[in-house]
Amino acid sequence: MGMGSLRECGEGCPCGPSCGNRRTQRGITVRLRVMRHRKKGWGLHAAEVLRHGRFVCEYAGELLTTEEARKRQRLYDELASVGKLSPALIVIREHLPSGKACLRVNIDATKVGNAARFINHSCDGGNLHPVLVRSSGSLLPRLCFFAARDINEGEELTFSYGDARVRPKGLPCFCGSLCCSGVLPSEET
Ligand SMILES: C[S@@+](CC[C@H](N)C(=O)[O-])C[C@H]1O[C@@H](n2cnc3c(N)ncnc32)[C@H](O)[C@@H]1O
Repeated sequence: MGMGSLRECGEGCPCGPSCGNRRTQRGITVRLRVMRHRKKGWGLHAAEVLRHGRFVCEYAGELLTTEEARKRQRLYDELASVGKLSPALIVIREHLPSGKACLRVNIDATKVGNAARFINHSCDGGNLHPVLVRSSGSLLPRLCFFAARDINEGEELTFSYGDARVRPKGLPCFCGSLCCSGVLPSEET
């Protein structure tokens, strides 16, 4: 499944915080649990049933310039290749309607972030739908996750890093899905 997009009300609107079109602006309101996996490190799980379409969480982190993102990626690649770090730098590319330009957003949750930084990759697309949310009056979109189907209590939450690429390159994938490609998605930046 590809990346979705959504428009919400925001600072540029006359409505207030209780407006119904600000679903992703109230923080995490679902129960989540972080659990240790043998091969994937930490993972995020639902601690209650999550109905299809429910807002789960935003991917919070430091917003980086592309230059800084490249610099950090090089460092993270080195540390990850010797098992010293589990990087959580996400690069989102959005092709603009003209087809000629592309907006790139770099979010690094390696040091600063929220529970979303524990979401692991699944080659089958996982059970979360990544959506770029724009709120009126703010320049940059935010990456938010919604339940892509009904999710049971205890299930691990995953999405495909192929839609929002997470480094580093060539790390083995242990998602366990039938269509697993064997390697985590990565890209040259
Ligand atoms: C956004 S973090 C997810 C949380 C991470 N497991 C941790 O312990 O901090 C991304 C990192 O998790 C690991 N990871 C995510 N999905 C994986 C998978 N399917 N198989 C193996 N490792 C995975 C990789 O080290 C990747 O760089």
